[in-house]
Amino acid sequence: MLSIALAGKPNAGKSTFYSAATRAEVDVANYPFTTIDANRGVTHVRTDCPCLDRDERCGNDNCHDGKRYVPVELLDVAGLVPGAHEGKGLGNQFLDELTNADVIVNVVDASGATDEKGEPVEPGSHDPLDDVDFIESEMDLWLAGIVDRNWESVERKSRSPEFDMDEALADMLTGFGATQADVQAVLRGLDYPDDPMAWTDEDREALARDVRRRTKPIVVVANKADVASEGNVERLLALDKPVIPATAQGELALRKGAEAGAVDYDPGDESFGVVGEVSDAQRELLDGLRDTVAEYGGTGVQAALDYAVYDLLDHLTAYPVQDASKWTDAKGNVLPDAFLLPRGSTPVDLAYAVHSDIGDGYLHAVDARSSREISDSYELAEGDVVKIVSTAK
Ligand SMILES: Nc1nc2c(ncn2[C@@H]2O[C@H](COP(=O)(O)OP(=O)(O)OP(=O)(O)O)[C@@H](O)[C@H]2O)c(=O)[nH]1
Repeated sequence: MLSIALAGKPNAGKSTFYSAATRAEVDVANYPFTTIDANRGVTHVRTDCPCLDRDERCGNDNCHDGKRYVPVELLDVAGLVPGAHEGKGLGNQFLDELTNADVIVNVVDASGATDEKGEPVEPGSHDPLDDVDFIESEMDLWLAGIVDRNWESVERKSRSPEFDMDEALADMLTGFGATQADVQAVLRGLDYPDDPMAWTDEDREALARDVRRRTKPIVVVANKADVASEGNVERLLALDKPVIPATAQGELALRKGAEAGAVDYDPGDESFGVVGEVSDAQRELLDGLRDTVAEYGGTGVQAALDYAVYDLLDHLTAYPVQDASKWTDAKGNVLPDAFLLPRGSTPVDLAYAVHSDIGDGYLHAVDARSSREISDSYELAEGDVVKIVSTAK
């Protein structure tokens, strides 16, 4: 399962984001590890369900009237402070937890009411733009430290006649989620000495920075947009990087309200309605939230998760079925499964994602929309419904 990590300074709103995003308001019963431990859970990205192309909704637990929620893992990493890569505030341990993530959501407190350590300050007196850069540089410096510590082994390997720089660096960085292809792509963009002995600290830092950018892309969440000081959100949006204004607290309130039947809202909706009994205090909160939601086209929580997976990681959703005309599995469930795959994936990749042990049992695939056989090299598109024909029972 793809893994998204929340990073940010203390008090930025990571836990609120996590708790809003991982509530079991859509059925996650198929995934017994919903909460593996305190900071690892399952959330969902939202896409259009292929059942929208049919007369009837599919009725899948993860489909709300054509809004399909596809599970991904969410990690809530404890707050990072400047100097984390040197171990400040248990920073090394927390940075280490980011290793397992495919993509990072950097939760920034756009209110400007907490300093870089997350301590409350006069609202507007701290510039949230500083927090964007420090998380990135802590991650870069931390990886540079790992590269430094392991450099001797690269130097040792370089004495062998079979030495291959790509391979040696990929070996060192595989724990960080870097493949040999990643290392090759990064090295292509760098000017570096062939002999590892001749690498300078700057060479290693550049390597770490580019590998980090490639393997841990970041979307910034400008959280607490509901109480952000004048101009903060706009200045964050003007940065040359993806930034999504959000209110994690608002999302939490809406999901709780929806669970209680008081609010008509599905995660990622651009608006909400009050449909049940709410107290005066709740009504006031929801009225306040309405402005923020209207201004930013939603609470931003679902938007950030979707952006991380569909844009930054460039994934698509494919739906394997056994019956190509009814779009069902053997038990008659319509569109039972949704798989997230990197763009460029083929029906063969989908077959492996569904049956890791398929081996050479794959025969061919059928596009369930057209009922036509598709070639093994066909590049899947978002929302494809595919029947895999294999020798497997
Ligand atoms: N106004 C407003 N407050 C928020 C929002 N999100 C979180 N908060 C508040 O900000 C404070 C910190 O939120 P947390 O979710 O605990 O922050 P954290 O980043 O997990 O903090 P650490 O656990 O210390 O790393 C809490 O009082 C939240 O209620 C938001 O969108 N708007």
